This record gives sequence, structure tokens and C-alpha cells, in this order.
Amino acid sequence: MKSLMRAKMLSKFGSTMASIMFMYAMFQQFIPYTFRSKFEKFVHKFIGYFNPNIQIIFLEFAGERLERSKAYALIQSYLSSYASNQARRLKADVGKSSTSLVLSMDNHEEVPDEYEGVKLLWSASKKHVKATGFSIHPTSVPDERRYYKLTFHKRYREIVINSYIKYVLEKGKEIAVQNRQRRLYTNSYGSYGPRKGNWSHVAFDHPATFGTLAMETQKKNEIIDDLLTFSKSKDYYAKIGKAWKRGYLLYGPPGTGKSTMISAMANLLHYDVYDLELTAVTDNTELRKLLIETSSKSIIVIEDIDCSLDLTGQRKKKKKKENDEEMDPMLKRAKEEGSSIKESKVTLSGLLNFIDGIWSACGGERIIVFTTNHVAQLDPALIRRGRMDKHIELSYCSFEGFKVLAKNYLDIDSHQLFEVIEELLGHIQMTPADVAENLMLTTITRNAETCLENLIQALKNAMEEKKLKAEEEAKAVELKKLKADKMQKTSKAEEKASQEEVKDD
Ligand SMILES: Nc1ncnc2c1ncn2[C@@H]1O[C@H](COP(=O)(O)OP(=O)(O)OP(=O)(O)O)[C@@H](O)[C@H]1O
Ligand SMILES: [Mg+2]
Repeated sequence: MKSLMRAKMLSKFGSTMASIMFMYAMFQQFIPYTFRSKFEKFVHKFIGYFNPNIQIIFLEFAGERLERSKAYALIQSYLSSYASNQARRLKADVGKSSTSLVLSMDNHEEVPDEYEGVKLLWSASKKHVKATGFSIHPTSVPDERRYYKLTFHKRYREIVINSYIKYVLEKGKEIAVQNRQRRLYTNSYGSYGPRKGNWSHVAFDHPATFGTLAMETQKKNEIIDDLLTFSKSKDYYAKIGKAWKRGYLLYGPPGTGKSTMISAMANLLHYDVYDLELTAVTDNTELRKLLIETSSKSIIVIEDIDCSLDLTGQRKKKKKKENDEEMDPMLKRAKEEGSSIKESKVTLSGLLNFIDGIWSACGGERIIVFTTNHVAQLDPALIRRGRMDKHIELSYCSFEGFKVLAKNYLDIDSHQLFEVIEELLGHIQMTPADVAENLMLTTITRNAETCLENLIQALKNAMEEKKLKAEEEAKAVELKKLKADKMQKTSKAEEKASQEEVKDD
């Protein structure tokens, strides 16, 4: 409270002095010229002697062309967090993500701030400017010019100018990023897609978070830590001379949450997502163009890398895909559907060059994620550490994973049937997608207990199937062995007969 009073007094003193100067400006024409400069010097000295404050003004519209100042916008974001707690009159708006309420202080409001022990005071004001002459932007710049004023003691000039303002702008940027509407970009083209070689985007509103992801807590926390550390490591990457990027390889069977995890990553870091469909990229030049166009603070995703292109180690050795079986699944499907997708000429080396090289020139905060169902089939060059820094296996549902799903879908932490489910999950592999499917409340499964019973039944069925399959496989092996024995016996008998024939001759 004391600091607020002091800061307010500082501000009051500033405005009184400003009024004196204003009066002087009004009446200076009546003062003889010879006295004027002496008087001005004296006034400045006088003010400087008694006024210990420095004021910095941040105008909303600045520069020759009166463009909206970036600094003003960032300060507005920064102050929004303080305004909600400290200002008495606030302006409210809905953030671009449409989920958060953005508050800013109203005109003539003041909020104190403190930085490394230095007390500061921010105030919001506006002044009316009469439009003079003809403007080429008649409507874009309002007559009311808003500005923020920062007041602080002159002894802190250095720390404020060299460090505090930078801090405010960076924090403001962070807050603005969190409030913006994030986007999901795609390059796959079709009737509604973008023009070839361009990105099109929609609003990214996927609700997945790490909290809703079925996974062992320890593993999950490790990934969260890794991501957060990455996002705060701008200076570290600059220091070690590496591009600020990180590669993740997510692998595991279908339905284990690879795509869900990408959304959770984007939501955690407030990044945009670029879903790169390699089969829609004609050649390396187009790939390069697309990737250069991606913005900072983004995740670039290449899903199912093993079936996207001729990028896998094994397939690379083959000269030509002649039959349908060897053909890229996407191309095969396109061919069946009569689509006009042409064979892509993106090469492994093109992709690797990009991951290693071009980004370093672009700078800035990008994550690249590959997903695959068949990690063993990938070319080691593609996934070596340094390119794909972290390999994450997403696997079948564990009991711990099941508990997360039960909480999400049924809002329960425990139930007497949990024990049975734990036992069954220890023996049978079921993907989180299949478990989740059974836990969905529908008009048929109206309550948690029915859902759990359904899941138990599904697990038992899967167990039965597994048993039958194992029996069939055992039978097949037995049959194969019998056949082999029989063949061996026949060939031995034939051999014996022919030997006897030779003897008789
Ligand atoms: N680990 C998980 N946690 C929570 N939900 C999951 C998880 N795995 C799968 N699901 C649920 O199953 C659905 C399918 O999962 P997802 O698309 O993430 O699987 P995937 O591993 O990407 O599969 P694919 O290999 O076929 O692309 C999701 O919509 C989600 O609801
Ligand atoms: Mg997927």
C-alpha cells in the first residue's frame, strides 16, 4: 500500500510539473525573447532538482506512418495480468482463442509494479488529437491517442532501460502467445485444400492435454519436463550454437495415442501445428518452401513416416516398385480412387538436409515430430539422435493408463471392478483407443459400472481370441512338423528302395 502511495505521489508531482510547463507554453509569447531561454533553463533545472522521477511514454500509434506500435501491444498484454488484480476500472475482451477473458486497465487507471526491488508505476491515458489536413488512413488511426506512461525514480534509469523494459516486452509476448487463436496448418490438397505447395489453416482447438493422456505418470512428466525445458532454452541453444529445434519420434501400434500426444504437446506449449503430408509434396524444392514458411513456436508433424514415402531403409534399397504390394500405400489408394496425386520426388536426403540445415538459418523455436507404427523399418539415418532427439514409445494400455481414462471418461478414481481390470490388463494387450471406446457413456451404457463391465467383457473376449489364436498357431506348427516328418520318412523310404534296386541290378 505504501509503495502504491509513494508511486502515486511521484506521478502527481510529474503531472503538476507538466501543468506548469503547459502554462508556460501558453504564455511564453508574452515573455521577452532574451528572458525566455534563461527562464527555460531555470525551469528545467528547477524541475530536475525537485523531481526525482523519469517518465517514459509508449504511444499506441507511433512513427511517421502512425502505425500501431508493437511495444504498446506487448505492454498491454503484460499489464493485463496486473490489471485484473490491481486496477479498479478494467476493460474486458475475449481472447482470440475465444476461451480466455483478456482484461486491460481502463484509461486514467494506474498499476504499480516491482522489478528486482525497483518500484515502478504504469498508468494508462489518452489525449485527443485534432485531425489536421487530409489523411490517407482516415479511419485506421483514431483521434484519441492512447498511451502508457511508465514512472520510476531516476536512480533506476539504467536497470529500467536496459533490463526491465526488455523483460516487460518478453513477458507481454508470452502472454500474447497464450491468448492468440492457434492454428492447424495442412498442405494436403484436394477440393477444399490449399493451392499446391501452400499451407491452408483452420483454428486449432483440440482438447487433448497431458492430463487426459493415458500413460505412466513418470514417463509423462519426463516428456513435459523435456518440452518445457526446450521452450525456455533460447539462450542455451544460442550459446551452444545450435538451431533452436527439437525432434521427437513417436512410435507404437495404431490407437496408442501418438496423434493425441501431438495435440497435447501443442496445447502445453501454445504452439501452432503444421501437419505436413509428404505424399502431397512434389519435390525437395517444394518441401523446402513449405518448411521455410512455417512460423516460430510451432510443431511440424509428419505422420506415419514409414508409409509416407520411399524413406525407409529397406525400401530404399529396392530399385523400383513394380507391383502394387510394394507401392506406397498413399499412392496405391490414390490410384484406386482415381485421384490425380503424382508420385512424390521428395527424397530422404532432401528431408534430412532440411532438418539439419535450413532451419538453422530460419532461427526460432520449432519442434518436429515423426510418427510411425513400424519403428524398425525406418532408415537409421532419419531417426538418429540429434535429428530425432527423443524417441517415445506409446504402447498398450497399462493399469495406470486405464485409471487416467476412467477419470476422464467416467469421472471415477476407484471402483470394485478395478481389481479385475488390473488383472486382465496384466495378461492382455489392448490399445488405449479400444479401452476408451468401452468407457464412453452412451444412451446404452448409461453408467460407469456398465462401462466397466463392458470393458471387462471386451478384455475377456480378447483373451479368448488370443487363446484360440495361440491354439491354432500351435496346431499349425504341429501340422507342419508332421508334414515335415512324413516327407522325411517318404524320402528315406524312396532312397532305401532305390538303393535296393541298384543292389538287385
Ligand atoms: N494414450 C491415450 N490416452 C488417451 N486417449 C487415447 C490414447 N490413445 C488413444 N486414445 C484415444 O484413441 C483415439 C485414437 O488415438 P490416436 O489417434 O492418438 O492414436 P494413434 O496412435 O495416433 O493411432 P494411429 O497410429 O492409427 O495414427 C483418440 O481419439 C483418443 O481418444
Ligand atoms: Mg495417429
